[in-house]
Amino acid sequence: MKQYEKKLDAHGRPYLETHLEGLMLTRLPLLNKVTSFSLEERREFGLLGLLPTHVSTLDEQLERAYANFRSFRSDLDKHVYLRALQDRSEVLFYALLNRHIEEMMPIIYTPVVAQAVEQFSRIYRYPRGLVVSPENIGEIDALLANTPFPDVQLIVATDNEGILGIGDQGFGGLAICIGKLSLYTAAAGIDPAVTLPVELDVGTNRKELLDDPLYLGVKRPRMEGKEYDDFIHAFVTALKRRFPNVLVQWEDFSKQKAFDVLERYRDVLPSLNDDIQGTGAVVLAGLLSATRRSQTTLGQQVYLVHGAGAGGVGVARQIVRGMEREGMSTQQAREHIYLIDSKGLILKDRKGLEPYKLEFAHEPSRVAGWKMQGSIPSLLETAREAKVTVLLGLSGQRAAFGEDVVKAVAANTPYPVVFALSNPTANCEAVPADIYQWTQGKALVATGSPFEDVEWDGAPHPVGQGNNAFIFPGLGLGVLLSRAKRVTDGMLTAASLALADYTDGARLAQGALYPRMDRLRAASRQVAIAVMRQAVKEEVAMRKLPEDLESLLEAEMWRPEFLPLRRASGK
Ligand SMILES: NC(=O)c1ccc[n+]([C@@H]2O[C@H](COP(=O)([O-])OP(=O)(O)OC[C@H]3O[C@@H](n4cnc5c(N)ncnc54)[C@H](O)[C@@H]3O)[C@@H](O)[C@H]2O)c1
Ligand SMILES: O=C(O)C[C@H](O)C(=O)O
Ligand SMILES: [Mn+2]
Repeated sequence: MKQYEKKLDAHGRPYLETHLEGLMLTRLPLLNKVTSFSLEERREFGLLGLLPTHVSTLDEQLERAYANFRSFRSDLDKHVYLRALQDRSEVLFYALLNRHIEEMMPIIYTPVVAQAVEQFSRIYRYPRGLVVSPENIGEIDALLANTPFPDVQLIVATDNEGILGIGDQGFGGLAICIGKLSLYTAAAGIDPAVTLPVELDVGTNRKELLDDPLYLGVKRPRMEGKEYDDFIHAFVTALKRRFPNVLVQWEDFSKQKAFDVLERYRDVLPSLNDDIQGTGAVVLAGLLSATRRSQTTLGQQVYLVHGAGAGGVGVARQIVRGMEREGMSTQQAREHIYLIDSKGLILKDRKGLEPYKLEFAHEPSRVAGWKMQGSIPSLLETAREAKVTVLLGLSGQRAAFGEDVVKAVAANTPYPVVFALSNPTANCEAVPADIYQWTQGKALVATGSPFEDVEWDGAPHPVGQGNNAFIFPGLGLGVLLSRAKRVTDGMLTAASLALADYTDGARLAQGALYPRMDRLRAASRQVAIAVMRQAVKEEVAMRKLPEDLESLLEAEMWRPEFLPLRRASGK
């Protein structure tokens, strides 16, 4: 079911061919030009009389759309407006986003996307993506034959259990997949026609949702155990049959399942877990920038990771890779990292310790002699006794980093590093203004959600956004363009290094460890180039790449522009 095809004319200029006509042409977001169909197109495609008289330029449409956007008071209304625009005209949506990325990214992505997740069953409009559920998994091949476009290259899939820091959200998690894919296109120029959000609707344990008559997901408790594993397996196997080289981003799976699904299918399909690997890569980039600022090394730091789930363990693993690059052994590097979960510091003698936490569990003898109240060190006790210099928040626990903890870290080093990475904004471990106060402006700060500049010492200090959004779009672009058959750990490290390199010194001097969000597109290009080079080096690239990767990006990245329409030549 091909509704259109992108072709090149004799001069190499792109145009679209379609067999659709009349009103239908205004109903497909990838073809709809709204009021910009030319007079010739109106004649050729049966649109005469159906559109306003004036033929708008893209700029005029953007002006109208922006004024509309600004007329909404609430962030959720703005989100609904932008999503509706996306469903009406993808070109208009992405052109608007490009122009106002700093203002609009928080609306379509973190933090406002969290409200969209929670309200999903109330704000639902049009279908987007694929819904796989216990009711249709038996017909998975038929489902995959129904994708809106035949050439699916990139999927973001969620089972909705660990959405940001707001947990099990049932069907609403689909909003996250849509938001992530919007960034793939906005930041890395991936053609929206090759992307597909996937809702793995495996139930929810959230009672309010099960009791809500308007809830749109399957009304049953979450699948667990073998039933869950079989469901995911049926999905991946069918996917592999139909789209053998599709890149899959697993998003917001909870803890053990996140690790299991990633490991089980890493070698089956090119795939990544964004929360484990994307987060690891973005945090390592920020830490590299922090060490550049403090003129130290990664190996001179002591790390405390608060939260030992997908994000926390992913971050710890990637920091180890960073220290290995400095010449340390894996074991030496792990000695520098302390992981804390809801039960306190992770020690090897804990009963029922989850397998994915084991690699960072310390011997109990390590805390012998520590000053502490109970038998397991708390966050504050660990910060003090282990002489922590880098504090990383991935627990989803609002205000988990109090003044005492942050001051304890600042007592250990002239350059305390504090990353409050939990999303959305309300789940942040500590707000930047407080961290500046408590450390007298010494701290190097980053947050997962966007924050305003902090006024300190009479000057504004921008706060870098340590969000995996700086990694996954470029990583995905690099994987797709090199046709990599696997997403390797080396590619993630290459992505970290490229992002750190891209972070400019002037901004770093003001305290920001990540680029401004309006540089997201340029930063993603550098990440993509580094990933492609690494894919070649590790011999996982299935495509022979040219020397000049900049030109390759120039040629292959999708841009939001209205292309001329022509009638499909074949049937
Ligand atoms: N900035 C980013 O790019 C980014 C990326 C991934 C995750 N995150 C954030 O990290 C948070 C966790 O996400 P996740 O995917 O790792 O979730 P997860 O469910 O896999 O893990 C959460 C971890 O936090 C621990 N925890 C819960 N309560 C705690 C407490 N009181 N004290 C200490 N630890 C506690 C849990 O034991 C678990 O180990 C979320 O808020 C998410 O938004 C941010
Ligand atoms: O979605 C985000 O903003 C980042 C991350 O994937 C998260 O789960 O918090
Ligand atoms: Mn996530």
